[in-house]
Amino acid sequence: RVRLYKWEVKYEFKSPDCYKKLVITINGRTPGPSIIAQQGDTIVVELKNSLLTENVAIHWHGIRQIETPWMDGTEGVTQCPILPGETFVYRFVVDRPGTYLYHAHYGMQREAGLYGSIRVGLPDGQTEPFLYDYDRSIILNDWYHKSTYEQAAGLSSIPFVWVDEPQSILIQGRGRFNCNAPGIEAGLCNATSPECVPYALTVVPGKTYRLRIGSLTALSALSFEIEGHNMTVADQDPSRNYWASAKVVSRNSTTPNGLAIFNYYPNHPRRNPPTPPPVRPRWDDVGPRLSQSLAIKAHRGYIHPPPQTSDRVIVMLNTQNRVNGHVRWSVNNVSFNLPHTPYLIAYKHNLLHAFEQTPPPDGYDYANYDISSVNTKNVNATTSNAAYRLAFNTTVDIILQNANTMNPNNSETHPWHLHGHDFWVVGYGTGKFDMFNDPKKYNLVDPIMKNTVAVHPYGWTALRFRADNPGVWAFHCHIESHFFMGPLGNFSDCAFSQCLLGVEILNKLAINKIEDITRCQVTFSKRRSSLMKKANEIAVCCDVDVAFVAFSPSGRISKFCNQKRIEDVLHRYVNLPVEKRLKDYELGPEQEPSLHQLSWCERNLKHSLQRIIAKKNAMVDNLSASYQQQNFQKFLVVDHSLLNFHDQNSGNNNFDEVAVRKWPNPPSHHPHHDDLQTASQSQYSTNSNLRQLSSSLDLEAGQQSTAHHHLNNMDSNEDYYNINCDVDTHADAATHDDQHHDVFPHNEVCQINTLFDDLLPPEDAIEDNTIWRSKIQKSALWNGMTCFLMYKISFKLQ
Ligand SMILES: O=C1O[C@H]([C@@H](O)CO)C(O)=C1O
Repeated sequence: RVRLYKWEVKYEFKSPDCYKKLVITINGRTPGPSIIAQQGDTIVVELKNSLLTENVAIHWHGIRQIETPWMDGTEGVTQCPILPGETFVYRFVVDRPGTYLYHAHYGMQREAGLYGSIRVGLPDGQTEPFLYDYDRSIILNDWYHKSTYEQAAGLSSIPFVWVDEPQSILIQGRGRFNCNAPGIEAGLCNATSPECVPYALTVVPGKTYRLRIGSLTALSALSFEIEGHNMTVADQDPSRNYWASAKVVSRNSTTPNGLAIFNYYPNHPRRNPPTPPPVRPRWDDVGPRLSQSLAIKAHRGYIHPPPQTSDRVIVMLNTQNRVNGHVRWSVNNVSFNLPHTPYLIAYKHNLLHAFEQTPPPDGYDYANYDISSVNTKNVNATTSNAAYRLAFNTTVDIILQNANTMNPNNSETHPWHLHGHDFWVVGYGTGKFDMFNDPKKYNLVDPIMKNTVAVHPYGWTALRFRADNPGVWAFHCHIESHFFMGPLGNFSDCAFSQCLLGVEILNKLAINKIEDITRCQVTFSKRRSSLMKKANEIAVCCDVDVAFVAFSPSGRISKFCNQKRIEDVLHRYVNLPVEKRLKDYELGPEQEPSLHQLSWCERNLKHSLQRIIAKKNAMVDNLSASYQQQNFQKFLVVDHSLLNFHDQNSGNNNFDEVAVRKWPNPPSHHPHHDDLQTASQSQYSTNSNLRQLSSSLDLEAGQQSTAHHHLNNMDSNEDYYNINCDVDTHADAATHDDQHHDVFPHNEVCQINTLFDDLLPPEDAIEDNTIWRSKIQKSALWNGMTCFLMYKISFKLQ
């Protein structure tokens, strides 16, 4: 099923926390419309950028984009930005049920309000591992009053201006800023605006709700609670409302808690709960958060254990550094810059100069780096736009190592997000990761799979994933200002970038059976539609009859036919003689000819050669008839080794003698090259068939082949006359369905005939006692789908 969304992205004034500012909306809303789909659906989003002066790109956070890396929406990595006024169509399959998010992935636009949620349900007839009556999505966010431009300018300045703590926390796009706070410009803040009425989550007593809670904060790590409720069992007094509250942890933040109303029907959704909002946990109490991280395991019955070993381990030390006086974040002392050409485009077009080719380091100076102090050694970092290159289908471990920032006694939580993959979170720990002992404590039995994970202050997090999704994928800290980089304005070299790095998997999809059923289904449905599209194109453009039939593993048929009845085309096939039916599609050459193609080429050369020899013999017979039999000593040696001709690719020395004809009387003079040409032309003039052939050859030469055909005197000492002829042949499967013409289409036959006529010695030479020696050099050269077949036929008159 295809789910089509038409979105227009533009700036509008909104007051989500009562304070009016310009925000980015989708169809007038922030958060934008929710995408609600079922597993296997194709989502099509036609996105019109009406921002007037800003580019845009949207990332579908958590959707792996199997076989659609172009649709990941990461500007600079997988796509060029969508320019103002442009419409871009995102098209991808949601391959697994779950709760996902979408958000801008260009500059810092996410925190200007460009985000929303994606809910993917199970296919009809399948049930969840837990029961519930209703399903609700809530997005949490933090909210700044400054524009993203002002923030970006500060981050890129010397001296550095930090974005500071957000002004509000939004729950489902709504928060409350204190409009009485000092310094608020008159008219900007309106505490009675209906836009900032707290969000009310209305529930019916006694029912079970599934809450899908997503956080898209720009900076803050949040703790979310519903006052008085245990999140798995609902057993509360439904005569009152309760507070739902979100609060900042992990930073000593001044941001007030975000509040929403948990409203029991039929209470009024705006009735404040009778109790004061719950107090936040201590911001620096890392212990419970680490224990919670450690306690979360895969759901019993839905465990996909990770591979037990890995092929590569990359340790990534996260540090805050300086680069040319700018404050930046880096990984292993290298701070990441986005190149001007998106990686995926650079790879597709082989523009390898578009970014640095030396990959970033797989580790850091483990022995000497003190993660708990402001390390003077590593204060200055270098920059690079190189990507890590992961071999296809390998298992990779990444250890994220946290450290002190440039402020004493300060380390911050970083949420790391990997695009295009899920990973198993195999371990968390405090302090410095111990390469020898910590891996022994990994949970390789029932770890949870995620795409975003926290690395706690002064701690480490270990994740494992299969590099099985070819593409170039960002792996980065999800804090907007840490991620921020060049493309906004002119900040190209002074970006404040943390931890963005490309994870790039170059190899193509291996031609192996796909074991993962969902993946197999996605691959099948995508490839099937592109096959049908191609079949339709070839049928229309080339006026050929095409029938395509496939049976899925479950026996469902997919078919395509350009005729009304597929039976008619199949009938044609069934009625073919068996030997014709046996001819199968041959895979075309890629860069280099395969052994199969070479022997194919060789076989065809042999056929051509046989035809030349046969024709030559016939003509010699004809000619001999007009001479005195007793004086005429004819011998035609067919060198059969030629039929085992192997092109050694050695150029001129690869001549083989084909035939030697001895004429009774010595020639009166050696024919000159010009004579020869005139003679062969006169030959054509007496033979209308050949003239026709020759002109059709010229036509072909001009129109579709680079066939050229000339006489030249290669070696005047030897008096060998050479005729070179190149035929380029499109080795298309469609051209070799006739056994006689083999792989090469008819123009090759014309060439051979014409060549042979050129070989005829001039009239006066024939009168003489002449030995005519002829040598043929043949070679074939593959260039992509084209085979250049080259004949060099030389002869010598004595
Ligand atoms: O990148 C950051 O900069 C500030 C602070 O370190 C600057 O003094 C902060 O809290 C960050 O996360």
